[in-house]
Amino acid sequence: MTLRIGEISYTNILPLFYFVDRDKLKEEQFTFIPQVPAQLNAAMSKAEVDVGGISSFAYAKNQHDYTLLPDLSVSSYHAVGSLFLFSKVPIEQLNEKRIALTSSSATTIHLLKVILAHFYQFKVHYEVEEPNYDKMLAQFDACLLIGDDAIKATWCKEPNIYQYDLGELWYQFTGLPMTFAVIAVRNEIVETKVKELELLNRELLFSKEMSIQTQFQPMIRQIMKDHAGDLPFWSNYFNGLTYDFSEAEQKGLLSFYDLCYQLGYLNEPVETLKLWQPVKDKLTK
Ligand SMILES: C=C(O[C@@H]1C=C(C(=O)O)C=C[C@H]1O)C(=O)O
Repeated sequence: MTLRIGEISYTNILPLFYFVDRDKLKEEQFTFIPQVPAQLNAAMSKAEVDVGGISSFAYAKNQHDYTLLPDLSVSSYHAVGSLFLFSKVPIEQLNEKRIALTSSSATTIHLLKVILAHFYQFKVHYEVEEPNYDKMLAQFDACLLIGDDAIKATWCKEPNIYQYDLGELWYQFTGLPMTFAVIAVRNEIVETKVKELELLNRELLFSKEMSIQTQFQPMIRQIMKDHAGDLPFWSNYFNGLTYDFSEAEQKGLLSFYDLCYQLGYLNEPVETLKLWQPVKDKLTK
């Protein structure tokens, strides 16, 4: 058995991977490929990765080639805490301004474009840049960062910089949750690696359940060794995210896709989400 698994190298997705039995999966010749979302999106489309966390926007662009694991995502119903627009002026004054977008994102950069074009009716000049808060703000009016880059930037917060959480903005305008990452599988893998996929799906679901059951505590203790931030900060962060992909999250995501299509960010509409159907009787760990 072999399977190449893309693992987003940000803290936000850790609950889906922390309790995975890596030794068992490595014995089965499964490999883990840790990269930022934009790199994983590209690796997946080049068939260098079989299955893994990718930007939800990347699924829309490859909807005919990918299938989604049905109960897993990185979503939020309000503020996320790791997706921020940092701006020198209030958001209401960003019309015709210049914004730097992090090169590691696909979903959130389009979410910002949707919010500013559709809800504010602004025309903005965007450029994609390496995620570097100081460099970006030295050259642009505002910058968008995601993941651990965004978290770190909030820790060195400057008083004169306005800060907007993209999850919160989306919720304010739509009343819907937003899904940032999905777990996608290349369609040929669905056909050819049934057992491998079932094993991985079980492990990811197990990790999600254990993370929730333990209230993220063992995982947070580990994170605190590698990053700054205290227990209340990380508890609040993980409790603000949801790892399900139920009807509500799917509805939010389809609305986002619809706006992306209307605004020309997607060439084709996404009418339905193609969800993988595991073999039910094998779903016990
Ligand atoms: C919640 C987050 O979602 C991430 C945002 C992504 C994107 O913008 O493309 C992709 C994967 C997610 O891990 C985050 O980075 O903070």
